[in-house]
Amino acid sequence: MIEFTLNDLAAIIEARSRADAASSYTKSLLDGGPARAAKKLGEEAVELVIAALQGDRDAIVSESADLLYHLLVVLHQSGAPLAEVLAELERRTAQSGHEEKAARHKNSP
Ligand SMILES: N=c1c2ncn([C@@H]3O[C@H](COP(=O)(O)OP(=O)(O)OP(=O)(O)O)[C@@H](O)[C@H]3O)c2ncn1[C@@H]1O[C@H](COP(=O)(O)O)[C@@H](O)[C@H]1O
Repeated sequence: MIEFTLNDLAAIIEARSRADAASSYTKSLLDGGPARAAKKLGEEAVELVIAALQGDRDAIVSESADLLYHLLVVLHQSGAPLAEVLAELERRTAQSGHEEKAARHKNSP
């Protein structure tokens, strides 16, 4: 079985950033500038929230895919590679979310 990962999708987005906007949704989104891509990301997030509130499992899967795709477009556009996000997530595995939050509150004035 071929395992498809977010790294594969990020590589597709990178390749499509050099495509013709007429043939590539990714390129047309990137050409729209950071505000358009960020707005689409926000829209997809809201659509996922609605699906989650409705408990619509199929919509949750579909909207999650839309959200992840648009997140990767925004990361590409921002010059913030997926590898850095994954490294940050990996760093966080060293402690629980409760511990991280407690440490943040202890250090804040
Ligand atoms: N995974 C995706 C993907 N997920 C969602 N979308 C697009 O994201 C858009 C979602 O926007 P909406 O649901 O709001 O629909 P819409 O009203 O048509 O969107 P807008 O006109 O408002 O932008 C749709 O046009 C979807 O086709 C995606 N477009 C591309 N990909 C991947 O990117 C690859 C390259 O695509 P192109 O750049 O188009 O060649 C594809 O082969 C896929 O692997």
